Amino acid sequence: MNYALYLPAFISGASLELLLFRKGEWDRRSGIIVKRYAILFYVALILMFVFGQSIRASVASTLRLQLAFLGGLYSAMACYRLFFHPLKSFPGPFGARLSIFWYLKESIPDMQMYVRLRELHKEQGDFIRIKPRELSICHPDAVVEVHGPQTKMLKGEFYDVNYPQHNLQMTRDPGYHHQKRRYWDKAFNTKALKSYEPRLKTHFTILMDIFSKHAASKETINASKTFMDYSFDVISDLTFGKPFNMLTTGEPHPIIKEFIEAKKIMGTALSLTWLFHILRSIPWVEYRMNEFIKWYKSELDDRSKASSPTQDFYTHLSQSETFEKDGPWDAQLAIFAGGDTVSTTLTNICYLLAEYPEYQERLNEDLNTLCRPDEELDDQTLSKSVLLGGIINEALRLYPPVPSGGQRLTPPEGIVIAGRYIPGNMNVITPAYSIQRDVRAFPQPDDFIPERWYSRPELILRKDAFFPFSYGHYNCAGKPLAMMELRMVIGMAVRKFKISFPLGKKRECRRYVEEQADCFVMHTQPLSLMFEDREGKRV
Ligand code: HEM
Repeated sequence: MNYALYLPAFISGASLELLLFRKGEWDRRSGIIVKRYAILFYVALILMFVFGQSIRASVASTLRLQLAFLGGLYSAMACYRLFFHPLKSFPGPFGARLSIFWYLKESIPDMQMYVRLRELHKEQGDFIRIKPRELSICHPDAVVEVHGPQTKMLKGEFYDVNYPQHNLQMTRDPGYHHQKRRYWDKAFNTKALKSYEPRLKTHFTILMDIFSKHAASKETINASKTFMDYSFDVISDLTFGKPFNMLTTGEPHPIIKEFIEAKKIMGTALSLTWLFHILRSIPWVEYRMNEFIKWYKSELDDRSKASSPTQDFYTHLSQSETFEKDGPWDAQLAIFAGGDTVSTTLTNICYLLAEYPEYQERLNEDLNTLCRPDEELDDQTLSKSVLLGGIINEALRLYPPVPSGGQRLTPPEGIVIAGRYIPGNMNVITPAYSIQRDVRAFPQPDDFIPERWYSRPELILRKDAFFPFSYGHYNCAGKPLAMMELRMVIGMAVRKFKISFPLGKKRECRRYVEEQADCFVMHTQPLSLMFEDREGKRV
């Protein structure tokens, strides 16, 4: 092997980085890049062999050549990222400036980067380079400036995960998003919510019956699992016109089981979108993903044939011009955006109510003044309870179910955020967990103080720093439904039961909040709670 080939290989690698990969976005093409690179490897190997080397020598030479090529590529990449990158003047750990693997290393195995990020911001300031091309901005001003209706920011590469398919959330084209969002907004307006009420009541009743049974037998209940069963039943009922029946059977639906099992792996891959695209291009993974989508499609087909269906999401979303193409992808979005987030929040609220039982008593009294104990609660009445609103908001502030928030891309000309210029075509995140616990927005940021939302306004300095449902054009479409469910379930539960930690298990239960794992949405551990019937009734 002529050693003179190594230098051109090194230079080719470096040139590829400097002339091509340095600019633009490559993540969604990573699968194809890896495949083409593998082809090149074999072509080089065959050529060596054809030009007279033995198999062994050909493999060794090809490997050395690849090493020289990759050496050039990564040396150029490292030099550029450390010394010439537009984000070079922003602080951040050395590893984060160099490679996205730093973020991965910090995230695994506990997926608590969102907690560490808050500490990093306290140490290094409001702007931190957390990936070679990504900044985390922890400043109350950033929420409106990055997400508000006037912003010039677009969705970042993260939102290409379904590419070339789209759903409402995973599309980067603002026009396409707007076209779709109109129908989603109709599915969550006041009239639509009213029409969903009878369906929801069925699930509330089953849930309260389960709590009653546990109260009667004085057994603990795994609150996170029960709320998960409940919220996936609700969301499947509204998406397909029939529930998964997880509450009644106690068994997860196969599609949910697989989702929960894969959640941490998917969460990890999602923090490295190019890895996600490489994984997606593996034929088995591609096959599994297609099978999922086929399942969603067949469920929607069944729903479309239902003879006298009551209103549900399908009623509204099927009117959209994009439904034919995107229907199964949007149904998948509804299931996962609407199931997990609600169940985590319900569990978080019950955790906080067990930790601060005085709020249960006050809330029960408050609800009794709004509605006679023998009267059925409805959402309109519950909306009047400022205490209930305060408890829900405070739970969403301390434990936002989407703790790191969505990635946004700066416009080509750059943009000023929180008083600092950010160069164009850079990714930015506004971590909800850190911002919502920022003392500049919420004094006593780590304390659970529901009163700050109604009687102690001095404890909210920046209301715009509260954005658990995100903000602006891409905010949560399902917020009205989510808030209604939270009010109804918590209102009904507190009126009927006293919620507590099992005797002597308070410390153990703390692990539930301490170990929440960020997989874009949260992955939570079991939480054992006791539900005691307020009237001591045996059911
Ligand atoms: C407590 C409950 C919930 C919380 C905290 C929450 C939070 C969020 C957040 C932060 C986003 C923005 C994500 C991003 O920037 O990419 C979002 C988007 C979305 N959520 Fe929720 N969500 C909740 C419940 C629901 C429910 C019940 C549904 C019903 C299906 C839903 C449907 C959606 C949809 C469709 C989007 C995408 C909106 C768009 O891109 O235009 N969410 N949610």
